[in-house]
Parts: sequence; C-alpha cells; structure tokens
Amino acid sequence: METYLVGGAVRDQLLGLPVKDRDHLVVGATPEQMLQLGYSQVGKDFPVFLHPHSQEEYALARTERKQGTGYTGFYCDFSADIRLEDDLLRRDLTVNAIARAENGDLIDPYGGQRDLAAKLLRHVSPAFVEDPLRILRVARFAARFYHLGFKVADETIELMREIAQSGELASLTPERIWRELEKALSSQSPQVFFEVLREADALAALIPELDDLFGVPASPKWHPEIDTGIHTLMVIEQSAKHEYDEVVRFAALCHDFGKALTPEEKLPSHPGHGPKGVKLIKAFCQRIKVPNEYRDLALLVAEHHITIHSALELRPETVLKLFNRCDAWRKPQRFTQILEAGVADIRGRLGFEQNDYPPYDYLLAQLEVANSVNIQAIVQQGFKGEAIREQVHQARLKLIKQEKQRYLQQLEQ
Ligand SMILES: Nc1ccn([C@@H]2O[C@H](COP(=O)(O)OP(=O)(O)OP(=O)(O)O)[C@@H](O)[C@H]2O)c(=O)n1
Repeated sequence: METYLVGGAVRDQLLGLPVKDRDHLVVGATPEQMLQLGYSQVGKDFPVFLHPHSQEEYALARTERKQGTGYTGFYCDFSADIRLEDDLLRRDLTVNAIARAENGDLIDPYGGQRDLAAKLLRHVSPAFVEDPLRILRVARFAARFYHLGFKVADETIELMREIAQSGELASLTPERIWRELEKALSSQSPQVFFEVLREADALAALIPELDDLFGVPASPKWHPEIDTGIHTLMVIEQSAKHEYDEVVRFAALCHDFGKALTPEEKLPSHPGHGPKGVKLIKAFCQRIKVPNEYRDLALLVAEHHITIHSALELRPETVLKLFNRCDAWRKPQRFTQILEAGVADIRGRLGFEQNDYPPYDYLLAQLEVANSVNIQAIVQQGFKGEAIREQVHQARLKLIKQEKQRYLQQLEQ
C-alpha cells in the first residue's frame, strides 16, 4: 500500500500558505488491512480512517459515479485496485488534484501546478457537474484566493452554469449551503463569492434576496454606485477589509434586502427599507438554517441602520430607545458590531471608502455615559418596581442630553 498527501494541504504548500488540515490518500489497501494496522474508521459513507498516532485522515482511493438525482445519488468504488490517477480524476479542481508521495514527489496528472502558476481555478473533468456543491466550493476558493490573483476558468464557469440550469442546486441541504456561505464570509474577499455565484447564474437559486437587488437603483447623491446589488457587495468588501468578523459580514449581506420591495414609483428612494427587510431576512435565515447569533445581528442592523447613520441628529429619547431595542445594556459587544456594520455600509459606496463615520464614536460614548447610571443607588433610595425603571430612564436621559451637548461643542472646536 502507498499513501499520499492530497487536496488542500498540497495546494496550500505549493502556494506557500499555512496548511490547516492534512488529508491523505491510501492506494492498494482494503478497510480490513487499515483496521489491522491500527487505524480507526470514521467515514460513514466512504472508508476514511484516522492514523493511530497523528490522528490525520487517511481515505481509501475511490471513484464516484453519479446515479440519479440528489446530492446522495453517488455510486462509490473503493476497491484496492483503484489507482491514484482514478481518485484524483473525481476531484473538483486541478489545483486540488495534486498528490505528494512520501518521498516528496508530486503526482499531478491533470495540470494542477500549471493552473497554480496561471492562477486558474479549473475543473478536473466533465464529471465536475455531478456535484452541485462544487458551485459553492469554487466560488469560495475564488473568494479565498482572489488577493493572490486567482480567477475561475471560463470553461469551469460554463459547467457551473450547466449545474445551475439543471436545477440540481435544489438538492443541496441547508446545512451544506450555510457551511459554504460561512466559510466564504470568513475569506479575505467574500464579495467575490457572490460575484462568482452570480456569474454562474446560481445566485438566484441560492440567495434570491441578494440577486433581486441587482438592477435596483438608489439615489446617486448617497449612492454614486447606484445599483443596490453592487452596493451590497461593496459593503461586504468593506466589512472584510476592516477585518470585522463573519457575523458582521453576514449583516452586511442582508442589510438592504428590503430595497427589493420598494414600489417602482418611489425609486430611487427607499422609504422604510430597513424594517421592510426584516421579513425577508427571517425567511432567508430559516431557509438555510443560519445560527441565531448571525440572524439576530442581521435583523438589528437592517432595522436600525438608517437611524444609526443619523445618530448625531437624534433626540436623546431616540438614542435611549435605540439602546433599549438593541439591548445594548446586556449586549454591548453586539452593539459595537451593529456600529461596525454601519461603518461598512457608509464606506461601501463609490468614492466614500475613506469617509469618517461619527455615529460610531458618538453612540459608544453615549452608551458608556448611559451605563454609568448607578442603579443600586436608585434602589437604595427606596424606589420600587416600575418606579425604578422610570428613575433609571430619566437619569440616563439626562446624561445623554449632557453628553450630546458636550459632543457637539467639541466637534465645533
Ligand atoms: N465536493 C468536493 C469536496 C472535496 N473534494 C476534494 O477533496 C479535497 C478535500 O476537501 P476539503 O477538505 O473540503 O477541501 P480542501 O481543498 O482541503 O480545502 P480547505 O483548505 O478549505 O479544507 C479537495 O481538495 C478536493 O480534492 C472534491 O473534489 N469535491
């Protein structure tokens, strides 16, 4: 039996990037032999084993053939006579289909090194179309390696379109879609993930809420880029440039969903688009089983981002109401994330990339001031129940009023 290092580990080594997971391929062995050698089997669907010492994954070489529709409709053959080249042939991209032998030699029958040099993400064989998940994977790799200059090959985009048109995307489970989306959001250029899905005609099936924003105009005064789909991708790009975490990036994706619902006669303004988006975001999150932390932030950002943009003009009562509605008291970190989404929203506009965003500092200063109210002292004064709440409210309001004056005076100086 022979073992090879395969997949992402070889690719990332060749790119000079840190290697996370090391996957190995075993040629010329049976499951029984692996167990005898002390490996333990983990794969349910495929024979995948853990090394007795390193705990790294070792999979038996296999071929796959699509049978019928649906993501699970595969026939797998992992008999001991499957060759290395046969296994590499079933893989998605040439850059993922390079093997490294134990002596260090590279085995690269499908031109992976050539495509690494040309910075091309190219399918290995026409069997690429048998797995609809690959649309998401390729878009995700395009987002991850965009800063290195990688592009998806035209022929591969063609095959991705073929998959999208076949309707097979409908067979992907919500969990798989979410897993790919989350990884894409954490990549260096997440906006590219959505661009590639759109180019492959797959965005409408996967995230129609985003696809619907392309072609929706906004006022050129606030949005020189005009198109709301383009703006949304620019906001996602900004959220990644600022290294905000994936939860904020997801909120950036969803923040303007409501603009697709604006009646024609109101365009290019979008009255009430934030709250209007709430229903769409809830349905989207339910459909692909988005974790609550992501959903909750996206809903708060959609609902309040317009109010937050005008923070310095807000009456103190409105600032207090905003803190209450965002539960900024118990979740100050999440409130900071809401403000981060605000920064990305403003800078994600053509020519606005370096703009200041005063609401960020202002609202954090106001929150700190409002939080300084001594609730214990109010209780000790003998107030009870509702009266405590009212006292706290009034005390916070007073401090917010003072802080607003102080802040505005300081700005004038
Ligand atoms: N739908 C899929 C999933 C995986 N693979 C192959 O299996 C390898 C390992 O898959 P995975 O660990 O998901 O991806 P990596 O390429 O290792 O990338 P990452 O760094 O994201 O883990 C890939 O390189 C690819 O050769 C594939 O061809 N088609």
